[in-house]
Amino acid sequence: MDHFALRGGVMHAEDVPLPVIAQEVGTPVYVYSRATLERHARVFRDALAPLGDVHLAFAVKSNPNLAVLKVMQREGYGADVVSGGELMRALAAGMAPADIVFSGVGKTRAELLLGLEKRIGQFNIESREEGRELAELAAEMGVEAQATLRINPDVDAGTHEKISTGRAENKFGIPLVHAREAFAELAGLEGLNLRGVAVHIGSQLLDLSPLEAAFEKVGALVANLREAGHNVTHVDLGGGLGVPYKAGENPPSPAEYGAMVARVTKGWGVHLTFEPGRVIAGNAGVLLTRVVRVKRGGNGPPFVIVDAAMNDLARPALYGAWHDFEAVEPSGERMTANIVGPICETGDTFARDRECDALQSGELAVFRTAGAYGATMASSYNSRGFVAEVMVDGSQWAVVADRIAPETISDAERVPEWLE
Ligand SMILES: Cc1ncc(COP(=O)(O)O)c(C=O)c1O
Ligand SMILES: N[C@@H](CCCC[NH3+])C(=O)O
Repeated sequence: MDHFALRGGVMHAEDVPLPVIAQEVGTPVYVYSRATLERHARVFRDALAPLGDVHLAFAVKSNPNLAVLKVMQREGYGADVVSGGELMRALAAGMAPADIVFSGVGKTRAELLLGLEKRIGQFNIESREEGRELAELAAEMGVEAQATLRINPDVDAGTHEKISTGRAENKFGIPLVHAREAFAELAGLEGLNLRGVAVHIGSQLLDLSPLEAAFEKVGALVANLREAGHNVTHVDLGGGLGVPYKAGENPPSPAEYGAMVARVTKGWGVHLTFEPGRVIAGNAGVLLTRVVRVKRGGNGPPFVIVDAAMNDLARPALYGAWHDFEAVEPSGERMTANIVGPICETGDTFARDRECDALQSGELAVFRTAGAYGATMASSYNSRGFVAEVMVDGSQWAVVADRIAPETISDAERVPEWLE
């Protein structure tokens, strides 16, 4: 069921007509559906039910809004965080420290300390150097850090190269060939309880086979480590499951993913963690925007210039990503257009030669599948500020992030006296 659908010719988010939100909050604005988030959280959990008791850690980077995190917390999810900022957000949303996993290749000393002070449940260590530093800090504090070693399985995830993380040349994890040696060293350090292995090969995967290949390598490593006398009790299988951005894209369902994981991990005898992000949040949000004007007379199709831009939704500019673009009150007529934002960069193009609903100046439209890696990747480029975020729940809705005006950002800047 789509919680962003036409009713009486007007697109709604659940029971709320989008023009009402545009009228009261202005545009551009991200709109999230609580019901969609909850449904995805449950579908993913149910898909893994055959695996027994697993730990679900929502990838905060995909959508760190506090209201979104609260929904996930109420659904029994913990958090996968990659910075001190995300860690504090997870705690602010009421997630238990024990349910927080700290990933990331460049955790600073201060971030490691923060994780230790908060007694988070798991550090996913990405290098020997990081492991040594964490062990030293923990030993100084007289505590023991719970940790896994993130390995790099050298598997091509078959996704966009900028979001692929499991090939040998990527910066993430410890190469599989060095994993045994690294594990042996770190497992012997005071301050560290190295209890398992983690893997994450990339995002927006549309095929299960690279995941399966990576998990099989993890399984072999677990067996190896046990043969070498290590006690391996935890494995973190990361996130990465793709979502459909356009018609005809058919990512594996959570159920297919769950069945594959159950098959591959059979007999491992470990506690499993998962770090889903996009599959939960992606289709739970749209970016609502208004057409500034339609510019005609060039060589190609008209430019539909919307008030959202690459600073608000970076994915098309960064990865050439596709987001469906639909009128909020479609007339039934269609057009072919270049859909662009107002930023002074040709890269500020959401779609070229796109067949879409016919739109005119002042009309509303949405970019779909903007709930993950949308608002969170915004910048204030061209001094455009940050857009607001709204969450809808049935017929009620609330602003869950205020619009940040350009003036608020420049308030944090100053001209030094010697320049006055
Ligand atoms: C370590 C880690 N875990 C989880 C995720 C979440 O991935 P996704 O949003 O593709 O599920 C990412 C991002 O790719 C990640 O880097
Ligand atoms: N930002 C990326 C996903 C990155 C995943 C990071 N682990 C995207 O929008 O697709």
